[in-house]
Amino acid sequence: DDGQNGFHGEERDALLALVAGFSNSFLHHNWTKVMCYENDPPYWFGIECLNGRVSGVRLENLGLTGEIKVDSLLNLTELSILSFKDNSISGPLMDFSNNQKLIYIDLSGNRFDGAIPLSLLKLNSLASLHLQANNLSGSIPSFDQTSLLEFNVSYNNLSGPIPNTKVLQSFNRFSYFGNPNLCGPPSSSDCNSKNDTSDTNKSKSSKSSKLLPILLVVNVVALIILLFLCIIFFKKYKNLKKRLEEKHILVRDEEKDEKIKMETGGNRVAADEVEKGKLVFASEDRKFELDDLLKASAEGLGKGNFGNCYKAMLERGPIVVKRLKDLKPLSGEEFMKQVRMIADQKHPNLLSLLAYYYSKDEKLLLYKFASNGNVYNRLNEGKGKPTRIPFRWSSRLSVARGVARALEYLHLNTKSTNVVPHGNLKLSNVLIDENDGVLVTDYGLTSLVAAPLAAQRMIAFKSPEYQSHKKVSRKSDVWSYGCLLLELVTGRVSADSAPPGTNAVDLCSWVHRAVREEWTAEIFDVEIAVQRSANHGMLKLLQIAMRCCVSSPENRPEMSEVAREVENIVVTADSEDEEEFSSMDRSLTDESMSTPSRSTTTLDDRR
Ligand SMILES: Nc1ncnc2c1ncn2[C@@H]1O[C@H](COP(=O)(O)OP(=O)(O)OP(=O)(O)O)[C@@H](O)[C@H]1O
Repeated sequence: DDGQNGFHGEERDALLALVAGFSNSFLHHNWTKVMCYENDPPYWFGIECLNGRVSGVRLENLGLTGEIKVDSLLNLTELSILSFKDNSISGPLMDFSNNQKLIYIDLSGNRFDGAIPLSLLKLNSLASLHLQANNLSGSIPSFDQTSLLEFNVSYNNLSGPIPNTKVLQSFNRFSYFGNPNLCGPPSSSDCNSKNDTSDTNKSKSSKSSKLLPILLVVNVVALIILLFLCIIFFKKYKNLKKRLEEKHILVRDEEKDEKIKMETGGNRVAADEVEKGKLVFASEDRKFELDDLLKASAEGLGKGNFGNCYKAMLERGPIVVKRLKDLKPLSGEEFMKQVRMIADQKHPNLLSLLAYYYSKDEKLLLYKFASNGNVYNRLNEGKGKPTRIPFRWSSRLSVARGVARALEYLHLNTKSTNVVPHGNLKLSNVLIDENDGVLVTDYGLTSLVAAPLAAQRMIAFKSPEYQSHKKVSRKSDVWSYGCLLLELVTGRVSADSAPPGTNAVDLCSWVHRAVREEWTAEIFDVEIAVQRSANHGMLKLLQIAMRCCVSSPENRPEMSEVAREVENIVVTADSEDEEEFSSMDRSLTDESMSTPSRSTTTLDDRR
């Protein structure tokens, strides 16, 4: 142990031996010098550190091939996180007997074979074990650690009965699925059935052949009685309706609709008002009237997927009007309810809805005008021109943080509803206000748009499950967030979100390839790559982005985990960088772009 040097030599040797087994030139070049030094951020890609010790190894989706020696983890005694998920690593699993602090293990999506090692049974802090989608064989050892909360061995070649321990029985059959020779509860296959299925089938079929004629007669009689009852009921109903209509007691459906009063978050709106149109303010504070809006001069901001956006010049200052199109056929009441849900989302990094308007022919959403434009333009406009003001690392990190906080909030806040939290995250939907605050907009609109149109147009960054099933969810938001981060760190435009005529790439595949094939120098946008002191942070953000962009949704992290990790990236500045800062960029520092009132928001109170 050479801990007095600020790092642990045996751990370093163990990691170098581990990486020697993989033919990955990116890691070979990146894993040089020291991996963890005291409490500095980790120097190596995929490594997490605590007090100069290695606490995590996360090498996911890097196309790693080769074997890992069984004894390779023995010296990593402080390891709490281990993930090699979604590579092509083969050979037996490792010996975990010295890794008593392991909490999280994910080796899924590889080609590991052989038995599940018994050393895993001794890990008393283990909370999560993912071994699915490998070639593991033999029986499942009797895991009985009460710490174990997640367990998945599906899609292997495991066999025999699932041990009857409290812990293993507490997981559902999906944890065991895809192992044809595994049997007993919670799997759906019965351990005895294989031997005597033919006998039972025989006796079953002879019994059922006797019962069949009786059942048939009972069914026919029941059907005749039901038919008879229907005819009587229909005749009586017709008579009753006739008599009520004569007395004008029954109101026609259309008339009934008009009489409905709409309840919208405490605002009662009469249907005739809907007919005329009604401006409803999201907060008590009524700032202008419909007439002011109609009189105001307006300038087009752009055509979006939900309709056109205008900047309307009111006396009190500009506001943005979004004219919604291609909506679902919602009644006034339903529209108000859905929009109310959007208006109720309040977070310092969300552009809040000022007001909304509904009439038969016109549906509008009104927002505050963000005077510093959107982040897509900030990142891409004027590139290579002398007038370009560099978009520095600290500003990009602030955008990453602001968006992560907003998404985390939306995900927590919509957990109990069917509302898709965002559904259309992209850099042009991230705005910068006059105080350089980062504001996410266009959230929650999936609930208003006609489903086929939403499916065709909405999603900016198309996740694999969206492409195959047109399904948006929290996990597709995480994917979109990953793509957004990749655009921020690479300065490249993703093909999914690129306006026509832009030079775009399939960014997720490009970055994975770049990491695999060692064009590291090319990954980061030159504008930030020159900020040497920030390179660790950039690497960290790249790594987070790549975890968000893994193809299977269940393997993507939750937004709260992502937000915490982005939050933990330290902003560093050396004097050289400082000299390069332009005055405008100085104003886009972390403090100003994130949430000035963090401590007052409910989200941050929870932290
Ligand atoms: N509140 C706002 N303040 C300033 N600019 C805005 C505001 N809302 C939208 N914009 C800008 O107006 C333009 C059009 O926005 P809109 O939301 O209609 O389309 P989009 O973001 O390109 O696409 P989508 O409909 O998929 O979100 C964009 O450049 C957007 O950044």
